[in-house]
Amino acid sequence: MTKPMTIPNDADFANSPLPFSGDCFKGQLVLVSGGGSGIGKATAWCFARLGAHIIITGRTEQKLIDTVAALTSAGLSASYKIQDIRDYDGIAAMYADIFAEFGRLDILINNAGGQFPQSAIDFSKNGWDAVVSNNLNGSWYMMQHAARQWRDRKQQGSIVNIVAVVPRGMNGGAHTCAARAGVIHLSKTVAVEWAEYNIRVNCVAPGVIFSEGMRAYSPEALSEFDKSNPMKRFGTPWDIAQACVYLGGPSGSFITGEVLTLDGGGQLWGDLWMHGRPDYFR
Ligand SMILES: CCC/C=C/C(=O)SCCNC(=O)CCNC(=O)[C@H](O)C(C)(C)COP(=O)([O-])OP(=O)([O-])OC[C@H]1O[C@@H](n2cnc3c(N)ncnc32)[C@H](O)[C@@H]1OP(=O)([O-])[O-]
Ligand SMILES: NC(=O)C1=CN([C@@H]2O[C@H](COP(=O)(O)OP(=O)(O)OC[C@H]3O[C@@H](n4cnc5c(N)ncnc54)[C@H](OP(=O)(O)O)[C@@H]3O)[C@@H](O)[C@H]2O)C=CC1
Repeated sequence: MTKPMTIPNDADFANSPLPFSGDCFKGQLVLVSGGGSGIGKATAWCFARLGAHIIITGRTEQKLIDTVAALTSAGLSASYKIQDIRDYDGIAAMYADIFAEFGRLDILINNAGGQFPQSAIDFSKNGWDAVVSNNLNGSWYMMQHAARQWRDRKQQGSIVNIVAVVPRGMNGGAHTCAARAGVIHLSKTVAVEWAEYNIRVNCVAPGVIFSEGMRAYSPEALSEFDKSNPMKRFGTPWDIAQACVYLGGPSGSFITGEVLTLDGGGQLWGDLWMHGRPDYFR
């Protein structure tokens, strides 16, 4: 029998192999939105273990407190801010506070987001608006306010937007597909517009990653997720964290406007139904 998947925790991220060695991000400040769980938490651990100070953000304070406590007990440097990515003015104030306190921000990992699985024909207006607002508007507010700080201070910056694998659509996730496709093309556009400010903008597109986020899916849908790519398995939050470090940091210094897909080949073979496979497609 196959071993059931478990959601990795702080202890796992404290011990996962690092993509680089030493304190290569020492003195740098990295903001990870949605850093209190899943991919964001793994990314915070990865950058922190490489020497960066991490600021994690999200809406639920307890998750942020627990993650910061785990990081600092491991001797790493981290703090948090409660921030909803849909709050345009709140985000501007958050960046003003960060620059007042630290005088810099080196990398933004724009990871917060999410959706609910549903057949598109049944979306309510509010449901559509909530998902588009969270993933497209929220990502944009976080990007634009960071970029304004960098431009005004003549500091370089790097943004990694966590999106999704959208080239063949996302069955049961048309709202998030539309929003993520928007973020990808927004990123390609500002990668050019913001090159003159030394701001790089890239995207990481995760396939099925076994994280706390999987709790949003039904057992029927989940039972097929690990068969939706030719590797026939889930990826891990750590896979995505390492990609964020590679693209966001100096190793990605000549990369901008790119989308790095980590999906076990799922964009080439297999299909994913976020709300469960309809009988028609069996
Ligand atoms: C599979 C691999 C690919 C991707 C994986 C991942 O991303 S893993 C990561 C996964 N992690 C996450 O996704 C975590 C983050 N996700 C979230 O925070 C939420 O999913 C959210 C952003 C949509 C809710 O935003 P919010 O606080 O603004 O929500 P709200 O409560 O105010 O409702 C607004 C409207 O939405 C409607 N509605 C809501 N749920 C459902 C539902 N299940 N069904 C139907 N509709 C639903 C609700 O009824 C209302 O419309 P109404 O009734 O007034 O017409
Ligand atoms: N796991 C997967 O297979 C895939 C994930 N993704 C995307 O990767 C990102 C991370 O997902 P994952 O770690 O798996 O799942 P999680 O649900 O664990 O992570 C989402 C995080 O975003 C935060 N968040 C959500 N909405 C907001 C908001 N409006 N303002 C501030 N914070 C918010 C949540 O914290 P809180 O609720 O406390 O605010 C949470 O910590 C998400 O954008 C997700 O959609 C994309 C493709 C596949």
